[in-house]
Amino acid sequence: MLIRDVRITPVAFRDPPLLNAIGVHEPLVLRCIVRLVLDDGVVGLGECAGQRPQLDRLAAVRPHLIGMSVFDTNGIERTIGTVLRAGTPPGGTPDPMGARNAFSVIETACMDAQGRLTGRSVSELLGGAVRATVPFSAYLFYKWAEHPPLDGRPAIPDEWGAALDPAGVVDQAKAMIEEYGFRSIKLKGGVFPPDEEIAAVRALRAAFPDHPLRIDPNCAWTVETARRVAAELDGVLEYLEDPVPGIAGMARVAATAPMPLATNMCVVAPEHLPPAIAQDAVQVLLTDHHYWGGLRRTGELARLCATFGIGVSMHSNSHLGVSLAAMTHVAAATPELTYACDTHYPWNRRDDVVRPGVLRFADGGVPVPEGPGLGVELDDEVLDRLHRAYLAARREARDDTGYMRRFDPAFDPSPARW
Ligand SMILES: O=C([O-])C(=O)C[C@H](O)[C@@H](O)C(=O)[O-]
Ligand SMILES: [Mg+2]
Repeated sequence: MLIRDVRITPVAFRDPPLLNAIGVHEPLVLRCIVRLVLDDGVVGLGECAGQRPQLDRLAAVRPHLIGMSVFDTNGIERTIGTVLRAGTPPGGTPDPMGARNAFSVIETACMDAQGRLTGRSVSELLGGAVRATVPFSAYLFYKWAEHPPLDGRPAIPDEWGAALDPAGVVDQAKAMIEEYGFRSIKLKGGVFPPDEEIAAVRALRAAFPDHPLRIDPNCAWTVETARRVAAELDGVLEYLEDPVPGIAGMARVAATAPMPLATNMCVVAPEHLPPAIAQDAVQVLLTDHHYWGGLRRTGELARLCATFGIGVSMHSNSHLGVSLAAMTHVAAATPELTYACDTHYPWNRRDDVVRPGVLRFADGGVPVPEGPGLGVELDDEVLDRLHRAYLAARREARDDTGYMRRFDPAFDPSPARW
């Protein structure tokens, strides 16, 4: 049960040109696969963002984890906190969120290893699954038909086609729902003027009368606009996600909005909870084990939310199957998580590092893998291919705005711009 090696493998995989409030997705997503190799040969898996700061944090903590027990996650959390605090440059501020990000992927890999050692699934280790299948939502994006030609590179088409108006959004929803069976729908907004996005939501409502709907403009609206959109979509939206920046702004919108407000932007750390609760700024919190400090902390967060009458949903970023498995286990073991979770998986499924067969969608949900551990195995050839793609890409960070400005130099990503 002792950690003999920590293998940190950054990867890059294909992504369509998905539009959002800050720009457009680049052709490759950066992620990182972590393998904890134990002294008896068992390997525990984790997945996290692949940006340079996270890779540096993992490289810094790596030697300190060797020899620790995968059952000592409290000790591992403390060690990671101490190492990263000690590495703060003179005059710099410690970064507790960075420490939570680093611990999260290591904790996931520890729990995968614990499960493999004990013959138990991760959801069992988290207290037991309260649902056999975890519902996910169709996560729709406005998108271009292809990545345009750039710097001598030809255009990069994808299977989904363009979605730039209400009809395109509805077609995308139909295709995704036909394939995956999703029973609720989220539209990534903040791309076009709000009235166009209201029209898209109304078109979705007409095409899918029974699917709960959400829109998430990632803070692109002013308080006045958000109040107007909320009033216009009364009775149409299940929740309205991050219409405006900041806890105080969200509280002003919540005061008049007829539907719950949700966030994965203004409450992303424990210290944001007291002011958000005091101001009744959010009624639904999107958890994310990748930055809330792991799987167990996500369960604790959900319980805390329930104490204050806050609903619980789940956020996602572009990801592969190791993260999908972890998201499914933690959602299955969190009774308070009653909304369909977000997932980007349909956009990135072609490059999964996980061997096919275990993770599958049925009626919009993912049946909880039986384990042991996360229940998924890596495809070493795909991992190697995606690692080589990472090395060839020579990129260190996600830059939706910079990429958009290659095509539209005047692009404005300012929050509250509508
Ligand atoms: O709910 C959200 O805010 C997200 O899913 C954040 C992501 O970065 C999303 O905006 C994206 O993939 O463009
Ligand atoms: Mg969001």
